[in-house]
Amino acid sequence: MRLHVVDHPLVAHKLSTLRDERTDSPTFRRLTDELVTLLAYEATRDVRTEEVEITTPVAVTTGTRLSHPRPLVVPILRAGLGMLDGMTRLLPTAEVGFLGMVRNEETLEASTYATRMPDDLSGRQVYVLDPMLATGGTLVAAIRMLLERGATDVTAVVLLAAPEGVEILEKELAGKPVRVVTAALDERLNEHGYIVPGLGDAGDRLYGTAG
Ligand SMILES: O=P(O)(O)OC[C@H]1O[C@H](OP(=O)(O)OP(=O)(O)O)[C@H](O)[C@@H]1O
Ligand SMILES: O=c1cc[nH]c(=O)[nH]1
Ligand SMILES: [Mg+2]
Repeated sequence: MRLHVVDHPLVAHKLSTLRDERTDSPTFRRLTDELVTLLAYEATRDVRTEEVEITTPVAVTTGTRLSHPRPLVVPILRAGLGMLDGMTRLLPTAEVGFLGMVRNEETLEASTYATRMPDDLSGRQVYVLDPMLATGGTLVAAIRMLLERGATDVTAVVLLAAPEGVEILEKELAGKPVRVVTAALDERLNEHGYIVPGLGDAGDRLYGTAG
């Protein structure tokens, strides 16, 4: 498992507004979308391509296009859905699958309530979207499922990661073709399993269900 923290002033600026408790849901959704587009640029650095011959108004030349099989983008419901449009804007030909997962807020264990994606992911590059990597339970389970279905490599795109979650991924997915791209690596988890300083509950803030 490899970790990549995207170090860019625009990412840091947008993330700071996202963290601010005064930021309302419509702004939170817009900033999430904008941040994902910036992270997607980095996350897709190794997306597979092939050469294609194209004709410009001046000459015939060799261009590049995304190769087959198409990449698969998998948002983890609910909060990951807020990242889908930003990702597919950069990868318009990608296929989209869905994983519904929820963390029990008492035990912090993740469970899966919906799965809608191809059974066979042999040879596929997969991009998993979830804004928060906290204890890591959700992402470990999601990525294991993708690898078991044959995915060749998996890139998780997250907004915030906690060191505890990164450590779990490194341990549980050691030697696997997995990369995490995040806008920031935060300090720690608190006693409720929330990322500190974090941004609170991403799903609640995206969909206005807080409080
Ligand atoms: O790393 P972990 O400790 O597993 O926690 C992270 C998970 O918790 C949040 O989802 P939540 O369970 O709140 O579901 P929601 O997206 O429906 O709000 C978040 O979006 C991640 O999926
Ligand atoms: O800080 C956290 C941890 C888990 N899920 C969230 O939405 N936020
Ligand atoms: Mg939530």
